[in-house]
Amino acid sequence: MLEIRGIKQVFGGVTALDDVSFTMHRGDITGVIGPNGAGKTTLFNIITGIYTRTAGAVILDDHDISDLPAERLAGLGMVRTFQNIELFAKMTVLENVMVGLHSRSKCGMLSCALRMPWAVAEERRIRSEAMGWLEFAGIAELAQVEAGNLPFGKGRLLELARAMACEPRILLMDEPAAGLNSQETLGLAKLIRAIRDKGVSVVLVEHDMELVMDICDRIVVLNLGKKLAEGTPREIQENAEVISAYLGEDL
Ligand SMILES: Nc1ncnc2c1ncn2[C@@H]1O[C@H](COP(=O)(O)OP(=O)(O)OP(=O)(O)O)[C@@H](O)[C@H]1O
Repeated sequence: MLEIRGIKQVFGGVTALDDVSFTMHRGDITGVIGPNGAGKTTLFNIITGIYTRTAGAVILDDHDISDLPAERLAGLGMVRTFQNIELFAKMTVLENVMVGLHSRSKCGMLSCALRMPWAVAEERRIRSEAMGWLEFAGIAELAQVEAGNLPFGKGRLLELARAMACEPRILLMDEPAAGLNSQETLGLAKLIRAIRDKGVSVVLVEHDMELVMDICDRIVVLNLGKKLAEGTPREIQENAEVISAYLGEDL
């Protein structure tokens, strides 16, 4: 469904990506791994329309989406989370999810401010939908907590609840386990599987190999801007080139 075709990205004299091609299949959890500087974040930024690639194409369901800006891609169901959690710190957990739903609501600011009856009904619907996503992420009991006071790991779950409220078809996660302890990482793995089970295709860049090998259906390995290997977790773990370039003696 999402095809990366011959992507090349040159920054000044640095070739961050060189002829990278692979296909992510619908309903899969696809991991993108590789050593620091391999080009993982650059690839994410190209897929999500933040960078304009030097060459190659990104194809979604047979349509070339390479030149679409980030806002249009979001409209097509491509949603991403960032390495650094970006929440509205002064708003409650619930309001953080409601904001995303409001921006897609047909109800204008003025009718909301004037408390018109349809606006009140819409607000109630948005609140209940947002609560549903908090329950899905397992943080409903924190709905009224100010987001800035959340423990880091719960912030990650909130970020995913908010992303799910955008009804993505493809959810791209940039290092979702960064900064989480092992208990929190287990919770994250459960949530990512639940997201996939809702029919969302997941792409994650991640350094936590235990998590990647546990939840990914397929893995793409980048090294120095090139695709080194692609396959199931088992195939990747057994690939001699991957072991020498990246996995070392960890596995
Ligand atoms: N905006 C930029 N301008 C210039 N060079 C860049 C830019 N973004 C990335 N690079 C370079 O491109 C290469 C790939 O970087 P990238 O951040 O994509 O790697 P990464 O695999 O995500 O690394 P990490 O695991 O450390 O996040 C690096 O050599 C980096 O210095």
